[in-house]
Amino acid sequence: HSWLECTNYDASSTSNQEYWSAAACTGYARCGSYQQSHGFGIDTGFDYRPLLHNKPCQCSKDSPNAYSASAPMATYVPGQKVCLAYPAKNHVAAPCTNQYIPDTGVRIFRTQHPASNLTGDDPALHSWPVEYKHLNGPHQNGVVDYKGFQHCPKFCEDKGRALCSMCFNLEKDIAPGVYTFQWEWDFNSANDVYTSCWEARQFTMLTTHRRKSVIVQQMADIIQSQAMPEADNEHWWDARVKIIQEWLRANPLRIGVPEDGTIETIMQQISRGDKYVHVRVKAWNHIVTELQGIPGVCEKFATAEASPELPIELPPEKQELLQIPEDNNCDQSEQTISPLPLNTNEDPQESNVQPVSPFRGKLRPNKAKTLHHDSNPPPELQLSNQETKPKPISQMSMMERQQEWLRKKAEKAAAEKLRQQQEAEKELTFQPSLIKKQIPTKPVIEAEKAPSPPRLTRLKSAGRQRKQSSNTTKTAPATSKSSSRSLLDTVKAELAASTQPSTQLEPSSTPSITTPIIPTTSTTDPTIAYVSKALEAINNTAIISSTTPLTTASRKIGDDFHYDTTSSDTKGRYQLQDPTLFDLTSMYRKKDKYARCDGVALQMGRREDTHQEQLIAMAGALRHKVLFVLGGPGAGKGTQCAKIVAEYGFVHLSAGDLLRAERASGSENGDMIDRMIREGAIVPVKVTLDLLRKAMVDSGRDLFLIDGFPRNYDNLQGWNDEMTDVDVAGVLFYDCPEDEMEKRLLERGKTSGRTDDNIDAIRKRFTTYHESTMPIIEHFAEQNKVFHILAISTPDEVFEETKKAIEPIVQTHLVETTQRLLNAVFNNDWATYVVT
Ligand SMILES: Nc1ncnc2c1ncn2[C@@H]1O[C@H](COP(=O)(O)OP(=O)(O)O)[C@@H](O)[C@H]1O
Ligand SMILES: Nc1ccn([C@@H]2O[C@H](COP(=O)(O)OP(=O)(O)O)[C@@H](O)[C@H]2O)c(=O)n1
Repeated sequence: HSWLECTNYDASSTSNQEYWSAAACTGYARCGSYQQSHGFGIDTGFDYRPLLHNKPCQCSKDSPNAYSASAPMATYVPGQKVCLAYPAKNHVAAPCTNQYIPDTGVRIFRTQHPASNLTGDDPALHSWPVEYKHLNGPHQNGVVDYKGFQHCPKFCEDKGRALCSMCFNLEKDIAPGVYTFQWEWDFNSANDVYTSCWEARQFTMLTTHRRKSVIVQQMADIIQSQAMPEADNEHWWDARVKIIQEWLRANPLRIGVPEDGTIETIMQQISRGDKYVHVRVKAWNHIVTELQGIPGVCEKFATAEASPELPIELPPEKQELLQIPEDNNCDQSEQTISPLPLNTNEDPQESNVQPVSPFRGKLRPNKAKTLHHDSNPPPELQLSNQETKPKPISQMSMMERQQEWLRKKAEKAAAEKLRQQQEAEKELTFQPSLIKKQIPTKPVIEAEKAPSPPRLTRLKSAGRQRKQSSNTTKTAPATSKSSSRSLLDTVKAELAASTQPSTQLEPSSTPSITTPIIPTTSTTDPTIAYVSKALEAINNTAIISSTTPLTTASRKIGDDFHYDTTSSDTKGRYQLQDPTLFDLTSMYRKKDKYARCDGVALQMGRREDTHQEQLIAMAGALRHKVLFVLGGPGAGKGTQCAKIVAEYGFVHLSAGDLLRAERASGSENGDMIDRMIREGAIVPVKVTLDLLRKAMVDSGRDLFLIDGFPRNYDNLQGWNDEMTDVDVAGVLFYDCPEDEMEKRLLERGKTSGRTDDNIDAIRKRFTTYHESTMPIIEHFAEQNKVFHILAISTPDEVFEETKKAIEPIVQTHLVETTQRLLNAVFNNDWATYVVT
């Protein structure tokens, strides 16, 4: 009989509706892997009659075979038209059969709430709480109408394996999470039931900039709402949590939110409240305390225009719980808000606890102080309060509020530092026998006696030989620099040796040279001490927050080190020292033309050395790093990528360009690619990924912009399976309204010669974008990897925003590579080197 073969089928094109396309299927029924590997419509025993087995579904959701990489779980977007695909298995009334083929009806069900984990029983037959109406309309017995189950347009071409499909509309406000669905086909009668069950993960659409003002307003409202939940009303918690989650998703960069554990505390309190109903009021009070006073809650990230015409998207029964006060200006929150009254029958252990976060005074003692808003401040604060009489926040200007916020932040940082110091001291008291390790000095003598065994696994620059160290030692060094000079000579000697034929490079020849040297500032060797200090400074800056604004071109790292984006045409340079003091002069980002590698160069040498002699070594990134570039068609991805390449030197790989080139090359996939592009559909990942991988390898570089990929779940899955050796630094998401994109594409169509820049194909591409690409962006947003960039202003203005996202990535890359090179210097680990 029949079964669901696909639970998320792209039926937007006629060809996909008529013939099965594996590429159009991005979700499978439970335990569908075996069936999928045999092919659409092949009998493998996948049809299932629940009434014969007393179980609503053939396999359980916690079965190890429930989903696999080749037959993954579906992912839906709220409001999506979900299409299901199944084989006809001869059961269609048609001219090639007869009009009386039975079909009593199809029903589609789902569970009420998202599953907290994928275990447990399914609802019994006919007791599923939510039912959907499919869109095929009911089949009428005795009529050849291809309706209901029988929507199988090419049935007569292959009665057994012809493709049938049916769609239904998901609710627009379905909450995120994984739900279970059931497809029930009643064949001869209501007692002749076939079922297929499946799970689908439910994404929320990433909120666009227009919605942000709404979310901000909702946040302000719920923070200020003092409405007491009725004891039996379970919606008040869900409604609030939903808004907070939406707010977090809409602000993936956490703009305006301090990085002091605020988000972690909020998340902890949400899961606490989710778990224990009786502590919800208390958990809510903690959350409110965390949120109060964060400028981002109210204004920071909602720079977009207010859109009062948009409704607050809460059902009426939930809205009443939010009782918005008359004057709902969020900026007054610190003065006016009092948390919800506590329920006396709550968590008994906590009933007398003040409504501040449980982490206050423990993990983050500073925060309790800065956010304290009781009417009676603690005694130690009273005096200063009286003295300074701070202006209420509501009366402050924007600048003043910012300053106030910064002041509080600084206060918190100072308190945290103090706490850490105290903790460190405490640790020392408990470990009195801790002895500082004696650091060996650099094994110069050994190195000179026996040249290094350079394990040069990486590329050597072609056609270049370094001069022998004798060339570089001819000028007599000043006495005060002798040790650093020895180090330099050693390094140079080792590198010179490393360029000798490999027969001389027995790995066992000088094991002592690989002895790690632990960075320390206590050493007497000035170079080592210096590099150690550099490492320390760089270590302290290695994690550069993506939200850190880069307002100045030059950034200070520690006291002595600078990162300067403008100092050379290579874009980044660590000025490690005053070159008059040491031989080690600088490290900077460099493209090695011969080795075809991006990396960091270590410049070491006497000033009398030639530049080439000074350039001792270069380390490239160990792993490739990519930035995905996504957005609707015509959002300006290609335009921005060109600017990024010009400014920062990434390699730009456009999936669309690669596919078009492949089509033009006369490859065997050419026709298929052509069809997909005209239809605005997504080419199967294998084809695209092969092209991307080849282009990456051919480029020989390590920082990539991958434009227009991953565009659907199939793309993402393929990437995750195949490209485990590549790091994804983030996603640049260009967000542009559809009417603007349409206008741009029609304009581009006048000259682009593209077969898909016409109105029909553009509309199809929009559909694909909304249905298939947005969930991917949402997926990355949940991992906090999305840089949300509004793409409506001029290309140059959009680029200014782009820079803010790119600079920290470039900077981090530079820091990491520099760090690796410095570590390699300490450890004599030549394997990481590319000799220039
Ligand atoms: N910010 C912008 N404002 C106006 N037009 C733009 C902007 N960015 C790009 N364009 C134009 O819109 C069209 C589509 O841009 P393109 O970069 O090709 O988009 P995508 O790669 O996202 O499809 C091009 O003709 C481009 O010149
Ligand atoms: N990962 C990708 C990217 C593009 N494509 C195809 O290439 C077409 C053009 O993509 P593109 O990125 O060049 O153009 P825009 O639609 O972004 O303007 C898409 O509509 C798809 O048909 C694909 O199949 N898979």
